[in-house]
Amino acid sequence: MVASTAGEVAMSSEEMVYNVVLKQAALVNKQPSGVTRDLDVNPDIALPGTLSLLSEAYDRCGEVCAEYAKTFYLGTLLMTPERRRAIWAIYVWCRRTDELVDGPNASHITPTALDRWESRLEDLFRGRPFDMLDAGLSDTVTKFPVDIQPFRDMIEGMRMDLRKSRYKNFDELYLYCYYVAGTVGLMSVPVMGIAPDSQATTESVYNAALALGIANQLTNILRDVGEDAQRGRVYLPQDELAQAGLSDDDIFAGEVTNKWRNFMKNQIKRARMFFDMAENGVTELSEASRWPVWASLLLYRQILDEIEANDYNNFTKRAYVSKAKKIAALPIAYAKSLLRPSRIYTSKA
Ligand SMILES: CC(C)=CCC/C(C)=C/CC/C(C)=C/CC/C(C)=C/[C@@H]1[C@@H](COP(=O)(O)OP(=O)(O)O)[C@]1(C)CC/C=C(\C)CC/C=C(\C)CCC=C(C)C
Ligand SMILES: Nc1ncnc2c1ncn2[C@@H]1O[C@H](COP(=O)(O)OP(=O)(O)OP(=O)(O)O)[C@@H](O)[C@H]1O
Ligand SMILES: [Mn+2]
Repeated sequence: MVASTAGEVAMSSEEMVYNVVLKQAALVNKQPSGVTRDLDVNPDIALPGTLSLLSEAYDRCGEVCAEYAKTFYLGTLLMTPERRRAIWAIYVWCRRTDELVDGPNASHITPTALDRWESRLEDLFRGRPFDMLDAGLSDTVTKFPVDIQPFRDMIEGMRMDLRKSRYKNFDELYLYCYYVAGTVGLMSVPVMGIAPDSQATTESVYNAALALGIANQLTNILRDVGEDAQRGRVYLPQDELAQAGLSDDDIFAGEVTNKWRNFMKNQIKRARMFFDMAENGVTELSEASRWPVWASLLLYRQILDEIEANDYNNFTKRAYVSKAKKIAALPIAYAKSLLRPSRIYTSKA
């Protein structure tokens, strides 16, 4: 809790987001079939003609996913067919949401357009999808205990991107990272499922999923400092920049100084802490979901190593994980995915 100048006690972003995590975990725990401990997928309702349309919708989601993120697409191929296509549908919705503010038409996007996107979201959750790609997600949310809240929150993140280009402190940045990336973790867990033999609490798994989203987004921000500055955006916490003796002008100048290197070292350290927090949760996921998530974690975390290898020049050099390194990470991810969920051992006195 943070006491404001007016005397009232305000909640920190971390506390606010934790409340969302608790709510999401409780909603999933309430499911009658105990779905998080391995999923019973609701069967398709067999209406002639509908099934082939639906599988076409999912195929389209798979194609979009393969086009935008090849390695990730490969990872999903290891999941069960129902989970794989559900993750594709979620991916496509997230990608389309991000494209609204980041894509080629971004300069025409208004808060009203985001409101319309949100009503489309409400409609697809009510079983009235607007187009084929929405139809995939509309089906997914009837089969898995996916809640609308993280989707709404991602749109809120896009609204934030429209109205804000500076972040006063890490608390503000944390909230942004939750909206645009932590939400992805909360959307994905109900599909990926928690291993039936996991003894972890549902909220601890959701917390780890949230941490992976935050870690990915912090890494994305550190990788794209130069690119974002060209669009007039600085996602780095202003108070931490000032403490390091830096300002926006240093970022626009783009010179790698010792002050910048030291600042970056601390930012990288924090992103790694979030990856560490996520690690314990991956082991608790259902078996076939662990490999793609480990792959994603190891690959994205390596971007931080590449920033270091570039001597912290994230102004003009894009940190990039080579194909060879990506391929090398996959068997490591596989080996890690063989680790079984944690057991609670009772020690004998
Ligand atoms: C298996 C797996 C990784 C599943 C998640 C798949 C999924 C639904 C991804 C959606 C990603 C997306 C398009 C989000 C929109 C907002 C956005 C662009 C966020 C940034 C992603 C990076 O994308 P990219 O490198 O292409 O960035 P550019 O647009 O090019 O700048 C983010 C950095 C965030 C992505 C966040 C995740 C993938 C969350 C991962 C967490 C989980 C899957 C939970 C795992 C569970 C446990 C228990 C650890
Ligand atoms: N193996 C993977 N499993 C799960 N997620 C992944 C995997 N690889 C990448 N991702 C995720 O997919 C998104 C896109 O990744 P990235 O930008 O590296 O493109 P890519 O398509 O994987 O690369 P390439 O096209 O060179 O194979 C990121 O959000 C990243 O976290
Ligand atoms: Mn983006």
